[in-house]
Amino acid sequence: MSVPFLVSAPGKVIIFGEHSAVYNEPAVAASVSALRTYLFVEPSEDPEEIELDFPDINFNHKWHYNDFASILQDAEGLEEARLNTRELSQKIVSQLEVVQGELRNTLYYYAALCFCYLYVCLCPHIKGMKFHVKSTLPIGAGLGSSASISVALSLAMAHLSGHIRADKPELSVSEKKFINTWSFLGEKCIQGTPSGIDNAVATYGNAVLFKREMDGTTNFEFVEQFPQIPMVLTYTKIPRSTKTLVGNVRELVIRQPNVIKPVLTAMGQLALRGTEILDSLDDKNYEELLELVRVNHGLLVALGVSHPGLELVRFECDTNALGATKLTGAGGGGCLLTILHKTTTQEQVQQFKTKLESSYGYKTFQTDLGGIGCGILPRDLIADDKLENIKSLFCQEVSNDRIDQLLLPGKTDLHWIH
Ligand SMILES: Nc1ncnc2c1ncn2[C@@H]1O[C@H](COP(=O)(O)OP(=O)(O)O)[C@@H](O)[C@H]1O
Ligand SMILES: C[C@@](O)(CCOP(=O)(O)O)CC(=O)O
Ligand SMILES: [Mg+2]
Repeated sequence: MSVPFLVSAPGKVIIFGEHSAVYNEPAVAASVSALRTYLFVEPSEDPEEIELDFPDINFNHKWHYNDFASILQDAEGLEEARLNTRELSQKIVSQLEVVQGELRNTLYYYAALCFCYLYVCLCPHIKGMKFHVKSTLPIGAGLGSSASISVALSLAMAHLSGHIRADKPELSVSEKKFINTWSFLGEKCIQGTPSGIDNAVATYGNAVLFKREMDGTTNFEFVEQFPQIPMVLTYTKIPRSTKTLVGNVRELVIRQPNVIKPVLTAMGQLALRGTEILDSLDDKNYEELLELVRVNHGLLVALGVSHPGLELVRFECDTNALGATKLTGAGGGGCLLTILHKTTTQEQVQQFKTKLESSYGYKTFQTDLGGIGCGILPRDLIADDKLENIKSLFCQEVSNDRIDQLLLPGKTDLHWIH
């Protein structure tokens, strides 16, 4: 392995089944391949340091390699953590609490925990390295930025440790499984009790029907015929945290089990029926898809994860009879998706988008769903004349368009291994 190198992973849209996925119900999601987290790894100035640079959340931090000494000496503890990949090792988490003492009670704590946990487990012998992360995804918006950064870090650290060599044209099945397994633990550091759907989509890409089992294992199958659906994604810019929302739903389930458990089951049924329709979408079942979108949003409202600012988008959509709108991701703010009636005209879509942007200050996207998952550009696939340009993206403020122009897989001549 030689440095510098680059990795990336996409965001996702959950079509049906957010929150209920955490309770072992089926859910369906697709990658948003055009919105991605990029991670550039290069030598740090000080060969004894490990540095992370997360400008999207205004966080930069350096650790001296010796800060991790007591954890790295505990070979047995590390081995245990590596063997039980369904749960975080509470021993390592407590040891990292000491290393991260000064970050406690800051907004960055969980992002740093994700980084440090993956670092000590996956590449503890690496030092003198700097990790720059930049995402074209909105952060904390329901599009899976937490899973996307967990996948990017897992892939990069597996490359640093030599576990993923990136010397073949594609990542192998077992390499992707490794990334998916470790990014799930990264998601746990950030989010607490993830279902695993977000990291699966960020790893494998495409669209998946996902189910978490009672024993903590996960199953998913690709939705092979996933269609391009006319839709608008709206980002309300209302901040929220998945960890808090998932925690609130957990308390509601505990307070009202007989009422809420059937809601979660209904969401699972809805995801199964929705996937059947997506698999064979035609003019006859198209309106049923919209019906399920409307019902899914209603059930999410019942879980208490909507927000007045999200309901405004639904109001605009329903008032103009454009289609069906639901929140996507953990809710509480963040993003919604609107699936449009077949009869909705381009002019109506434009009016809808203009209204959301000018009256409410929201941002709208029209992006394809599906597409590639995580990828790596090892040093030997980065031409020397491109390296400086790539590096400059990570050392200064640049627009997302500029990042896409230079790095977006499929849109540049870079040979991403994915
Ligand atoms: N580009 C990034 N840089 C640093 N931290 C990130 C980045 N993307 C995600 N994160 C971490 O993930 C958290 C947001 O995750 P979450 O609340 O699950 O929302 P979502 O996954 O929908 O974007 C951030 O607060 C931060 O800890
Ligand atoms: C609410 C949930 O279903 C999705 C959370 O997605 P996001 O972090 O809001 O992008 C939680 C999960 O499945 O892990
Ligand atoms: Mg998340």
